[in-house]
Amino acid sequence: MEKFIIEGGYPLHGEVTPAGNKNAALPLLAACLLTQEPVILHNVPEIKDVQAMRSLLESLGVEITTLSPNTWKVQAADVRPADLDPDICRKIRASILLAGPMSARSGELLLPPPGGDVIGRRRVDTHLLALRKLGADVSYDRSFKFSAPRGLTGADILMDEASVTATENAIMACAMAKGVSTIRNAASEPHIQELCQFLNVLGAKIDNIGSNTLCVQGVDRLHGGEFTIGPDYLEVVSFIGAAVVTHGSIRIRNAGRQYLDMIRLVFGRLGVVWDYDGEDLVVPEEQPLEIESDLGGMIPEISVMPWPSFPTDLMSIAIVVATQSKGSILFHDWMYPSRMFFTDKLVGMGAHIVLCDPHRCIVQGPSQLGGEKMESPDIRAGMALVLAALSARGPSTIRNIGQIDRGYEQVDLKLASLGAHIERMKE
Ligand SMILES: CC(=O)N[C@H]1[C@@H](OP(=O)(O)OP(=O)(O)OC[C@H]2O[C@@H](n3ccc(=O)[nH]c3=O)[C@H](O)[C@@H]2O)O[C@H](CO)[C@@H](O)[C@@H]1O
Ligand SMILES: C=C(OP(=O)(O)O)C(=O)O
Repeated sequence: MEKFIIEGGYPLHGEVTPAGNKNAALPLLAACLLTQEPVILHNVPEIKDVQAMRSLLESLGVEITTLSPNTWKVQAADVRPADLDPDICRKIRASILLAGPMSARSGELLLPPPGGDVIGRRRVDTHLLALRKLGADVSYDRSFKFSAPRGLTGADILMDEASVTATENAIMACAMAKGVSTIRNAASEPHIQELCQFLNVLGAKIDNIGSNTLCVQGVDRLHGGEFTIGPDYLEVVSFIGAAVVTHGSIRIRNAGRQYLDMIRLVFGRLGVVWDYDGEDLVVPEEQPLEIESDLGGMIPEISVMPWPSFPTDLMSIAIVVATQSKGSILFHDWMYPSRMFFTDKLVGMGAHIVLCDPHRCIVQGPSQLGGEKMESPDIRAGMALVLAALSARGPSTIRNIGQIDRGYEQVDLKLASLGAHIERMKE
């Protein structure tokens, strides 16, 4: 086990480059199961979740070679529906992403339950709905058994919720099902768009990318190809947050600005601004952070929604930024029942937050935070605590940082290169 020791109060300055999007890398790696030919992936983030996905793929017979840092060659020439390690499956939510491509490619898979962030119940029902609609048999007895010995047949799939990973599973399965499929009430997050673009590079026929109705013409086979994973917008916004709460100014190179419109609008409500310089994003220094009231001086609300609205994975970061903004604001995350419990740690640091119920909290800022001893409960709350510690007076300790390493590549080294006083230590 490792921990971060952070001495707060040092403004961040300098340049940083985000890693590839974790939530794109995971489905793209799973999608490599759909072709026997080699695939070259660039900008693969070297993070724990991606390593876990790599070992699951390797146990299915996929050959993966690191060609250079962040560039992998992946070849699924021979795939076998081997037993998967339940502990690794339990580590990541994305292990469920093996179901779609393995049902299409080998017609069978025994999959122990997936895991991932412990932020509330994680449904798999929509995944099962989609794969059953395409003709797969699915049963559950401590593991999921997917079976489609005669292959999958295209269908009209109406997802019962716009689930991100279920949409990804459906897309991968439809790409090689017989005939045409439509996926309605599809999610459309940047990683889903990238998965579609990637599959099309391999020869899939997916239309209406980015919409909530995807049309997929199944093909008999996919070929190899090369693809660069886009920048992780969650990391980009985490760095924006770190810069503003320390009153610093940073440049984020190749920040993926096409994905930031709604996030910019919502962070604007907290008084956060940034500029673009080509593909770079520039956070100006000493922002006068002030919460923008709704018309008539009403207390504003930030709530999460599926894309293109405000992503749930940025809620914790936004809450920490609000503790440094003047005014009051309500946060509402209806998606996950345990996302907001970390706010008690911020209260312990001196933040003025009322947790109204598991889904809502009111933040009144600004508050001078003080250093604390804390534990990272999940990946995004963990990063949010890092931000809080960077803005606090005095030293903080954050334990259980393996949670943060699940999704952020060398976050301590990147922050230290910007002037943060952060150290990784063994427990
Ligand atoms: C590996 C990966 O990509 N993980 C992401 C993925 O998880 P994941 O795909 O597991 O998340 P889902 O989109 O399935 O759902 C998230 C939560 O919202 C609920 N829900 C979702 C849509 C909807 O229309 N109605 C509804 O109630 C679900 O029941 C669930 O509780 O998407 C989540 C939502 O953006 C992100 O937090 C995760 O980081
Ligand atoms: C919730 C997250 O991850 P996962 O779905 O992989 O648990 C996340 O990336 O914030």
